[in-house]
Amino acid sequence: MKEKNPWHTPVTIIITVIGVIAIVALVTVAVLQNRPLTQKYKYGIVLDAGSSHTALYIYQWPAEKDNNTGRVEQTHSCKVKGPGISSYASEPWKAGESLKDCIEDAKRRVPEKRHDETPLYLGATAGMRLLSIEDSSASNKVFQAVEQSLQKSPFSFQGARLLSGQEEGAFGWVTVNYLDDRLKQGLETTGALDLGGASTQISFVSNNYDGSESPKNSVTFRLYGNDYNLYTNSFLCYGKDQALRLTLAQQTQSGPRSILDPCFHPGYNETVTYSDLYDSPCVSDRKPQGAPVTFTHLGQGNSSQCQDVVKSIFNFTHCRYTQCSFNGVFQPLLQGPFGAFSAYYFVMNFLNLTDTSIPLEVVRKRLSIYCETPWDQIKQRHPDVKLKYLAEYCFSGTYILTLLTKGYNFTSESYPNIKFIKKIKGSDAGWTLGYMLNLTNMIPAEAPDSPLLPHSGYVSIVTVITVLLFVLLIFSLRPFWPRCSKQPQII
Ligand SMILES: Nc1ccn([C@@H]2O[C@H](COP(=O)(O)OP(=O)(O)OP(=O)(O)O)[C@@H](O)[C@H]2O)c(=O)n1
Ligand SMILES: [Ca+2]
Repeated sequence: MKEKNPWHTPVTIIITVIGVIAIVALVTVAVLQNRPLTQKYKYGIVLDAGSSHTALYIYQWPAEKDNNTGRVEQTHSCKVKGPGISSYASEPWKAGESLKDCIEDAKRRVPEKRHDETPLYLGATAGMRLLSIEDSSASNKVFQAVEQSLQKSPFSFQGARLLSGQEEGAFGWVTVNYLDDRLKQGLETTGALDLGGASTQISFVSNNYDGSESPKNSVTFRLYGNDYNLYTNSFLCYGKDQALRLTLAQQTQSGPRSILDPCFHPGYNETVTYSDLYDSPCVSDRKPQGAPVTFTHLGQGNSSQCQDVVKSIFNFTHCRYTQCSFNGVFQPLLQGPFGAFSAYYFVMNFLNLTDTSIPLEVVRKRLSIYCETPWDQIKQRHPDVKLKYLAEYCFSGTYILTLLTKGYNFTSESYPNIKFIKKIKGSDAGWTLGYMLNLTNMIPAEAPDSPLLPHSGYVSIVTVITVLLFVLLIFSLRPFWPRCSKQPQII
């Protein structure tokens, strides 16, 4: 009798067909779900018009993911040549001109077919705040000039405006916590310390603070389903360039022909014009009467005297709240970790002092050794650093430590909670990203629906099912397994 072909067993055929279909389906789904990133991106551009300079940032995020879980990241930055836009008060058109190179750069960086749908924002901070106090018509003209220039770009220009100090502080905090993934997960947040040229911001969440004691320092957010009550304050004139003016004003009140400045290196010698020094609303009302045209700014390099002069620009005499930082400004108890960026980072990085596990006392000691180093030696050691920056690092380091400890009340114990940072996951720390996320509604108030399974869960389940099906298939082919048992021998 002809033996039946085991391949033709109906059960085997059905199982094999189902098995093959299932595997093909699974592979298709897996391939589709994990298809390579040929996805489209959207872009956003923010110009940070700071007091000392303007910078352009390009952000990008996956096109189908905006408005919820999409990761926005900085892909490029461009530093505008020349000073901040507020320096063009007497020739506003130059402020508009100055932005052109970075806009050209952005045109090359953002794919052409996305240009007209890419929002472009300009936010101005403390330099323009000071100019608007000093001469509001000049500040309007500067804004008009930059608007005219940006309207000519192919991007979707959304306007140029002055940020309030609260916005600047709050958006810096949003940036840091967004990039650290702290908002989506409802984790303890990181405070933000921003030191600019003309103003400085401190923003953090403090549990014992409900916002009622000083409403002007309170910003509330609902982000990804969590409520935040943020404390924030911006100190105009306490950015490091204006703080330097404050200390120089302090030392030139009697209109001297020369000063021996403890915050500058021994041997430093520069001529300063009184009218330049006092040309800022931060000090203009204190210009000494009958002073000569110039004074000689001599360095002395005396750290403890430098600390005293710097301390003298802070006012600790009055506080009508339960507690204050300085100048009568309310501040709740410091809480949690802090990220300190912009000039905090530039200065501490130059001084090799970004490591906050170095005890504060040791940091002070190293800074005083640096300050006491003669100017000639400093110049020799750093031939490629801009002289203006180089001359000021002793003052700036002393100012930063004084602001943090005397101003904000960080102690030897809480100092290690500060991290001096420039970038987080490739994006610069600063207010620009938070500003754009807010204006594009990219952080939802409520937590977005999460996928049924996390990616790892999905991959595990697909793998387990595939293995099971494979085993099933092998067993269904059992009739074809080679028989290993010995055939009974017929003698
Ligand atoms: N490598 C660098 C770059 C900048 N700076 C100094 O850092 C300060 C401020 O930098 P920044 O954060 O860019 O300030 P702005 O945004 O321009 O000012 P503001 O935020 O007050 O408007 C300036 O004194 C600038 O001279 C520095 O010391 N070293
Ligand atoms: Ca700034």
